[in-house]
Amino acid sequence: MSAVLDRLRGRLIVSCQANPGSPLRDPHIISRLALAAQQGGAAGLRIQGFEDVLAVRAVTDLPIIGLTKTDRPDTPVYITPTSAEAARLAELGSDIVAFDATLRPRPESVVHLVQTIHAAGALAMADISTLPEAQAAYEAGADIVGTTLAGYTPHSRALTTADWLLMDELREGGLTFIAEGRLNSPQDAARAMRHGAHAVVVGSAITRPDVITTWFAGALRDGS
Ligand SMILES: CC(=O)N[C@H](C=O)[C@@H](O)[C@H](O)[C@H](O)COP(=O)(O)O
Repeated sequence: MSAVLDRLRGRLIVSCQANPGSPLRDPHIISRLALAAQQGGAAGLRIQGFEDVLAVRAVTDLPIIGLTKTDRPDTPVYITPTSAEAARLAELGSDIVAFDATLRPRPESVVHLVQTIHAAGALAMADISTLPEAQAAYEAGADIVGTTLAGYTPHSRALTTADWLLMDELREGGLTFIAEGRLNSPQDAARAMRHGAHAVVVGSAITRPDVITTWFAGALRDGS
Protein backbone atom coordinates (compact mmCIF):
# COMPACT_ATOMS: atom_id res chain seq x y z
CA MET A 1 0.00 0.00 0.00
CA SER A 2 1.25 3.49 -0.82
CA ALA A 3 2.51 5.84 1.87
CA VAL A 4 -0.38 8.24 1.28
CA LEU A 5 -3.02 5.55 1.74
CA ASP A 6 -1.15 4.27 4.76
CA ARG A 7 -1.26 7.77 6.25
CA LEU A 8 -5.05 7.81 5.81
CA ARG A 9 -5.68 4.43 7.47
CA GLY A 10 -8.37 4.70 10.13
CA ARG A 11 -8.60 8.44 9.68
CA LEU A 12 -11.13 11.08 8.68
CA ILE A 13 -11.00 12.78 5.28
CA VAL A 14 -13.09 15.93 5.03
CA SER A 15 -14.66 16.83 1.72
CA CYS A 16 -14.72 20.61 1.29
CA GLN A 17 -17.07 21.34 -1.58
CA ALA A 18 -19.72 23.98 -2.19
CA ASN A 19 -22.66 23.31 -4.48
CA PRO A 20 -23.26 25.57 -7.49
CA GLY A 21 -25.15 28.62 -6.23
CA SER A 22 -23.83 28.28 -2.68
CA PRO A 23 -22.44 31.52 -1.21
CA LEU A 24 -19.45 29.43 -0.07
CA ARG A 25 -18.44 28.59 -3.63
CA ASP A 26 -15.17 30.49 -3.62
CA PRO A 27 -11.63 29.03 -3.58
CA HIS A 28 -10.55 31.22 -0.66
CA ILE A 29 -13.52 30.11 1.43
CA ILE A 30 -12.92 26.48 0.52
CA SER A 31 -9.29 26.82 1.59
CA ARG A 32 -10.42 28.19 4.98
CA LEU A 33 -12.89 25.31 5.37
CA ALA A 34 -9.99 22.95 4.64
CA LEU A 35 -7.84 24.60 7.30
CA ALA A 36 -10.69 24.39 9.80
CA ALA A 37 -11.03 20.68 9.00
CA GLN A 38 -7.28 20.22 9.47
CA GLN A 39 -7.46 22.02 12.81
CA GLY A 40 -10.25 19.67 13.84
CA GLY A 41 -8.21 16.57 13.07
CA ALA A 42 -8.82 15.73 9.41
CA ALA A 43 -6.03 13.58 7.94
CA GLY A 44 -7.00 14.28 4.34
CA LEU A 45 -9.16 16.53 2.19
CA ARG A 46 -11.42 15.91 -0.78
CA ILE A 47 -11.54 18.93 -3.06
CA GLN A 48 -13.53 19.67 -6.23
CA GLY A 49 -12.29 21.76 -9.15
CA PHE A 50 -8.94 23.08 -10.34
CA GLU A 51 -9.17 26.44 -8.56
CA ASP A 52 -10.09 24.88 -5.24
CA VAL A 53 -7.33 22.25 -5.46
CA LEU A 54 -4.82 25.02 -6.18
CA ALA A 55 -6.08 27.18 -3.30
CA VAL A 56 -6.08 24.30 -0.81
CA ARG A 57 -2.67 23.00 -1.93
CA ALA A 58 -1.27 26.44 -1.17
CA VAL A 59 -2.28 26.27 2.49
CA THR A 60 -1.78 22.67 3.60
CA ASP A 61 0.39 19.59 3.20
CA LEU A 62 -2.46 17.20 3.98
CA PRO A 63 -3.16 14.62 1.26
CA ILE A 64 -5.68 15.97 -1.25
CA ILE A 65 -8.15 13.83 -3.15
CA GLY A 66 -8.89 16.00 -6.19
CA LEU A 67 -11.83 15.68 -8.54
CA THR A 68 -13.84 17.67 -11.02
CA LYS A 69 -17.58 17.70 -11.48
CA THR A 70 -18.46 18.18 -15.11
CA ASP A 71 -21.97 18.00 -16.56
CA ARG A 72 -21.84 16.63 -20.08
CA PRO A 73 -24.74 16.02 -22.45
CA ASP A 74 -23.20 12.76 -23.75
CA THR A 75 -22.72 10.88 -20.47
CA PRO A 76 -24.13 10.57 -16.93
CA VAL A 77 -20.52 10.30 -15.67
CA TYR A 78 -19.70 13.60 -13.96
CA ILE A 79 -16.85 13.00 -11.49
CA THR A 80 -13.59 13.58 -13.42
CA PRO A 81 -14.89 12.14 -16.69
CA THR A 82 -11.74 12.71 -18.77
CA SER A 83 -8.03 11.97 -18.51
CA ALA A 84 -7.22 15.62 -19.33
CA GLU A 85 -9.05 16.70 -16.18
CA ALA A 86 -7.43 13.90 -14.16
CA ALA A 87 -3.93 14.89 -15.29
CA ARG A 88 -4.57 18.55 -14.48
CA LEU A 89 -5.79 17.67 -10.96
CA ALA A 90 -2.56 15.76 -10.37
CA GLU A 91 -0.42 18.61 -11.77
CA LEU A 92 -2.12 21.06 -9.40
CA GLY A 93 -1.12 18.98 -6.39
CA SER A 94 -3.71 16.26 -5.85
CA ASP A 95 -2.08 13.23 -4.21
CA ILE A 96 -5.08 11.13 -5.18
CA VAL A 97 -7.38 11.75 -8.14
CA ALA A 98 -10.96 10.53 -7.77
CA PHE A 99 -13.01 9.63 -10.82
CA ASP A 100 -16.31 7.92 -11.63
CA ALA A 101 -15.70 4.22 -12.17
CA THR A 102 -19.34 3.21 -12.48
CA LEU A 103 -20.39 0.79 -15.21
CA ARG A 104 -22.17 3.37 -17.34
CA PRO A 105 -21.54 4.81 -20.80
CA ARG A 106 -18.36 6.89 -20.39
CA PRO A 107 -16.20 9.11 -22.57
CA GLU A 108 -12.97 7.30 -21.60
CA SER A 109 -12.19 3.87 -20.17
CA VAL A 110 -11.33 3.37 -16.52
CA VAL A 111 -8.04 1.75 -17.57
CA HIS A 112 -7.07 4.87 -19.52
CA LEU A 113 -7.99 7.16 -16.64
CA VAL A 114 -5.98 5.09 -14.17
CA GLN A 115 -2.95 5.02 -16.46
CA THR A 116 -3.12 8.78 -16.94
CA ILE A 117 -3.38 9.42 -13.21
CA HIS A 118 -0.43 7.15 -12.48
CA ALA A 119 1.65 8.75 -15.24
CA ALA A 120 0.94 12.13 -13.62
CA GLY A 121 2.29 10.83 -10.31
CA ALA A 122 -0.95 10.49 -8.34
CA LEU A 123 -2.99 7.60 -6.97
CA ALA A 124 -6.30 6.64 -8.55
CA MET A 125 -9.44 6.53 -6.40
CA ALA A 126 -12.35 4.85 -8.16
CA ASP A 127 -15.74 6.18 -7.07
CA ILE A 128 -18.13 3.24 -7.33
CA SER A 129 -21.74 2.37 -6.51
CA THR A 130 -21.72 -1.45 -6.48
CA LEU A 131 -19.47 -4.43 -5.72
CA PRO A 132 -18.96 -5.39 -9.40
CA GLU A 133 -17.82 -1.82 -10.12
CA ALA A 134 -15.26 -2.07 -7.31
CA GLN A 135 -13.97 -5.39 -8.65
CA ALA A 136 -13.72 -3.95 -12.18
CA ALA A 137 -11.91 -0.85 -10.89
CA TYR A 138 -9.28 -2.92 -9.09
CA GLU A 139 -8.83 -5.05 -12.22
CA ALA A 140 -8.29 -1.80 -14.13
CA GLY A 141 -5.49 -0.82 -11.74
CA ALA A 142 -7.19 1.53 -9.29
CA ASP A 143 -5.33 2.06 -6.00
CA ILE A 144 -8.44 2.41 -3.84
CA VAL A 145 -12.19 2.47 -4.28
CA GLY A 146 -14.73 4.71 -2.57
CA THR A 147 -18.44 4.08 -1.97
CA THR A 148 -19.06 7.65 -3.13
CA LEU A 149 -21.64 6.89 -5.81
CA ALA A 150 -23.75 4.30 -3.97
CA GLY A 151 -27.32 5.53 -4.24
CA TYR A 152 -26.46 7.93 -7.06
CA THR A 153 -26.66 5.48 -10.00
CA PRO A 154 -29.86 3.88 -11.29
CA HIS A 155 -28.44 0.40 -10.67
CA SER A 156 -27.35 0.92 -7.03
CA ARG A 157 -29.53 0.69 -3.92
CA ALA A 158 -31.60 3.87 -3.48
CA LEU A 159 -30.93 4.91 0.10
CA THR A 160 -31.19 7.87 2.42
CA THR A 161 -28.46 6.41 4.66
CA ALA A 162 -24.93 5.21 3.96
CA ASP A 163 -24.82 1.90 2.06
CA TRP A 164 -23.77 -0.38 4.94
CA LEU A 165 -24.52 -3.48 2.91
CA LEU A 166 -22.14 -2.42 0.15
CA MET A 167 -19.44 -1.87 2.78
CA ASP A 168 -20.03 -5.41 4.06
CA GLU A 169 -19.86 -6.82 0.52
CA LEU A 170 -16.58 -5.02 -0.12
CA ARG A 171 -15.09 -6.17 3.16
CA GLU A 172 -16.22 -9.78 2.63
CA GLY A 173 -14.79 -9.62 -0.90
CA GLY A 174 -11.43 -8.58 0.53
CA LEU A 175 -11.55 -5.21 -1.25
CA THR A 176 -10.03 -2.24 0.53
CA PHE A 177 -12.39 0.74 0.43
CA ILE A 178 -12.90 4.27 1.63
CA ALA A 179 -16.42 4.83 2.97
CA GLU A 180 -18.06 7.94 1.54
CA GLY A 181 -21.58 9.26 1.11
CA ARG A 182 -24.29 10.22 3.61
CA LEU A 183 -22.08 9.61 6.66
CA ASN A 184 -23.85 12.37 8.51
CA SER A 185 -22.74 11.94 12.12
CA PRO A 186 -19.68 10.95 14.15
CA GLN A 187 -21.55 7.71 14.92
CA ASP A 188 -21.91 6.97 11.19
CA ALA A 189 -18.19 7.61 10.65
CA ALA A 190 -17.23 5.24 13.48
CA ARG A 191 -19.71 2.64 12.22
CA ALA A 192 -18.13 2.77 8.74
CA MET A 193 -14.81 1.80 10.32
CA ARG A 194 -16.52 -1.15 12.02
CA HIS A 195 -17.87 -2.18 8.61
CA GLY A 196 -14.29 -2.43 7.40
CA ALA A 197 -13.52 0.96 5.86
CA HIS A 198 -9.87 1.91 5.37
CA ALA A 199 -10.77 5.56 5.95
CA VAL A 200 -13.91 7.68 5.98
CA VAL A 201 -14.88 10.73 3.91
CA VAL A 202 -17.41 13.15 5.37
CA GLY A 203 -18.57 16.15 3.39
CA SER A 204 -21.99 17.74 3.84
CA ALA A 205 -22.29 17.19 7.59
CA ILE A 206 -19.07 19.14 8.19
CA THR A 207 -18.65 21.65 5.38
CA ARG A 208 -22.05 22.42 3.84
CA PRO A 209 -23.91 24.65 6.33
CA ASP A 210 -26.48 25.46 3.65
CA VAL A 211 -27.32 21.75 3.36
CA ILE A 212 -27.20 21.15 7.11
CA THR A 213 -29.63 24.04 7.61
CA THR A 214 -32.15 22.31 5.34
CA TRP A 215 -31.98 19.25 7.64
CA PHE A 216 -32.82 21.35 10.69
CA ALA A 217 -35.40 23.55 8.97
CA GLY A 218 -37.08 20.44 7.53
CA ALA A 219 -37.20 18.78 10.95
CA LEU A 220 -38.93 21.86 12.41
CA ARG A 221 -41.41 21.90 9.52
CA ASP A 222 -42.21 18.19 9.86
CA GLY A 223 -42.07 18.21 13.64
CA SER A 224 -39.90 15.08 13.62
C1 LIG B 1 -22.44 11.89 -5.15
C2 LIG B 1 -21.45 13.02 -5.24
O1 LIG B 1 -21.45 13.77 -6.20
N1 LIG B 1 -20.58 13.14 -4.21
C3 LIG B 1 -19.60 14.19 -4.17
C4 LIG B 1 -18.28 13.66 -4.38
O2 LIG B 1 -17.24 14.20 -4.20
C5 LIG B 1 -19.77 15.16 -3.03
O3 LIG B 1 -20.85 16.02 -3.40
C6 LIG B 1 -20.10 14.61 -1.61
O4 LIG B 1 -20.24 15.70 -0.75
C7 LIG B 1 -19.03 13.69 -1.06
O5 LIG B 1 -19.07 12.46 -1.74
C8 LIG B 1 -19.18 13.38 0.44
O6 LIG B 1 -20.44 12.87 0.70
P1 LIG B 1 -21.41 13.55 1.81
O7 LIG B 1 -21.55 15.00 1.45
O8 LIG B 1 -22.70 12.79 1.67
O9 LIG B 1 -20.74 13.35 3.13
